[in-house]
Amino acid sequence: MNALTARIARVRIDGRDLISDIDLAIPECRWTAIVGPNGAGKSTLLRAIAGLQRCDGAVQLAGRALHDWPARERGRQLAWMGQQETGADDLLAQDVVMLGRLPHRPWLAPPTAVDLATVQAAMTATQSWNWRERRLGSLSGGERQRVLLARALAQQAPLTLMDEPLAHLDPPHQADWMALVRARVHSGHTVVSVLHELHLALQADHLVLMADGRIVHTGSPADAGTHDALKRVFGPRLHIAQIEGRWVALPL
Ligand SMILES: Nc1ncnc2c1ncn2[C@@H]1O[C@H](COP(=O)(O)OP(=O)(O)OP(=O)(O)O)[C@@H](O)[C@H]1O
Repeated sequence: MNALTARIARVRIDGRDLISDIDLAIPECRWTAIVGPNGAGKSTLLRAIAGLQRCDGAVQLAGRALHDWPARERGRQLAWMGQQETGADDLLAQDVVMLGRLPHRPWLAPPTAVDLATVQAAMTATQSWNWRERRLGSLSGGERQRVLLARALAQQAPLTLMDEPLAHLDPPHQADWMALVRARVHSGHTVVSVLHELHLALQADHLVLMADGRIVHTGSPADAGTHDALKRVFGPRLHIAQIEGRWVALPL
């Protein structure tokens, strides 16, 4: 079963195709990593499948056309963590995470005990509870990422899309992020992340490789065919090897 499928002929802006000929299937209850060089179209693709970017094509979320989902229902189905989000800098971190509960709350209703407990659990999981009363704009890059990750967790959607969630995170918090993703997948959620950290992307269940606005390979991170495709796209200086049973990619 697929959590999401997309057939996108193109996303065209200012007369230029940013992505084209996309045929994508996101397997359910798996972690999919989307990788590729700068400008390959990864963020454009993620925004298109989240419904945040107009595209010439069709996206199906849980078997139903994305645009047929009423907004609140779609918010309960799909959580989004974007890159360099602005607009919430004046809000307290806890209020930012509470935004993740909006699809679950009646219009203008105050947060319930369940909403408050969910927010606390999400902020505890990303170790951001301690700065719940600080404004988002006052946090460091990594602290901010962990608050935005908590917001996505608090949304409790079966599918979460994340654009460069590891940006600004130090290695221990990157490992924490992977553990969180693994736990979510284990409990039946689907995660899609755009990643630059190839060594972590190689730990995913499913890899989507993009170059020049197209998907050039999909497959298991453990497959020799995937490694060959990565070397073709990133060049022969990318060394892929196994360390303690895990695949890693190192620029040489
Ligand atoms: N709003 C826009 N208007 C015009 N061009 C855009 C716009 N957004 C993105 N692009 C261009 O589309 C291409 C793909 O951008 P995108 O951000 O999707 O790439 P990416 O693979 O996520 O890159 P990176 O790894 O650098 O974040 C790039 O050449 C970018 O300059």
